Amino acid sequence: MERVMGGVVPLVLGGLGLVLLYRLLQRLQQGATIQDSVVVITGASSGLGRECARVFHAAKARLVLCGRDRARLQDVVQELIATAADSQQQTYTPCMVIFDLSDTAEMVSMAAKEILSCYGHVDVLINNAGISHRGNILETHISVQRDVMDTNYFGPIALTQALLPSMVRRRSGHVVVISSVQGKIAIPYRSAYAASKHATQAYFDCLRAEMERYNIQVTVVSPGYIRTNLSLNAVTGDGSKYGVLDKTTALGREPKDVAQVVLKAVHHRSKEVLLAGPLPTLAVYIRTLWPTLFFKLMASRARKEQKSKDE
Ligand SMILES: NC(=O)C1=CN([C@@H]2O[C@H](COP(=O)(O)OP(=O)(O)OC[C@H]3O[C@@H](n4cnc5c(N)ncnc54)[C@H](OP(=O)(O)O)[C@@H]3O)[C@@H](O)[C@H]2O)C=CC1
Ligand SMILES: CCCCCCCCCCCCCCCC(=O)OCC(=O)COP(=O)(O)O
Repeated sequence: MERVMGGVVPLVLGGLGLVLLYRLLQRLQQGATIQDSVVVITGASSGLGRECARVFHAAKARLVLCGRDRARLQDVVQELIATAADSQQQTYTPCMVIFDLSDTAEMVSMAAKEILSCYGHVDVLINNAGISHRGNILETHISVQRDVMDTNYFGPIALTQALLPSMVRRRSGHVVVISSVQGKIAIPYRSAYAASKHATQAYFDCLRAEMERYNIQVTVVSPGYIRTNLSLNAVTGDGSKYGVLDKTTALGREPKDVAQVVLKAVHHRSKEVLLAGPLPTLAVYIRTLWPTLFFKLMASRARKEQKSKDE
């Protein structure tokens, strides 16, 4: 027995050592592809965008951080500079571009010019900014449907289209979009949000196919719940703020873990990432393979939610 254990222990330790070495090499290589790349992140003032800023900054990317609120974005930049100073790392000071994605396409393309003026080109565009919706269709103003579509769909596609010609000229670039599980399945009382994410999925799938010949990568990331301010900032049917931290959001994934997944997806040039637990993943498959069951499940969910609101 002792002799067997004597053979197994060094084997296990050797195996562990190899795994650790592989992980270390992977990290170093990841740094190498991201290092010096010009990475643009929208919605960098909070949540997942802020965490993406942290991980790409730590990987020594040249960041262009976008947001609506200069002061909040400035806070992020200060924090990144301080972290780099503490760890005595040589990193680039991020550039900031302030604009609202729900503005007109002309305003967004002016912002794109400002983004390009930071470093002359863009290697990676991360379309992250977004807003969610809470409300039933009967009571949701059409203006709310439009506003959510503007922020989550028309803004990001206007920005992407304005930056693409420069990527096409260079025959190089990577466009990432943070969609959602709700880009694949539509759940009740989220019509504006789910519709905007389905549109996002479709547009960026088309883009991926069209950009292949220019060596431009497209990644659609579809996460499940993440612990951010998304539900707090969601809009209701009349356009007012929902202002509630939903339990599902509070129990969601840590944004820093999701940001690491985004970094890896860029490194591996992944075309798609579905980052969800077993039930939402199963729901995505059921929607395709057994739609009538999916519709029943969603109708039951809608009934239950309405009942708890009525009580
Ligand atoms: N949290 C979750 O459970 C999930 C989130 N996602 C997606 O992740 C992305 C990031 O959201 P998350 O970090 O969770 O939520 P947050 O609310 O924390 O962050 C959203 C970011 O988007 C910005 N933003 C909102 N509207 C606009 C606008 N009109 N113009 C410019 N920027 C805007 C916000 O800026 P400001 O600070 O100025 O409001 C903020 O920086 C979204 O696309 C969301 O759909 C996907 C799946 C799950
Ligand atoms: C025969 C057995 C069938 C079992 C099927 C189970 C079906 C379960 C339904 C699961 C629905 C999951 C919805 C997940 C939604 C989600 O993760 O959304 C992410 C977001 O974008 C969150 O935004 P929100 O504003 O909604 O907080």
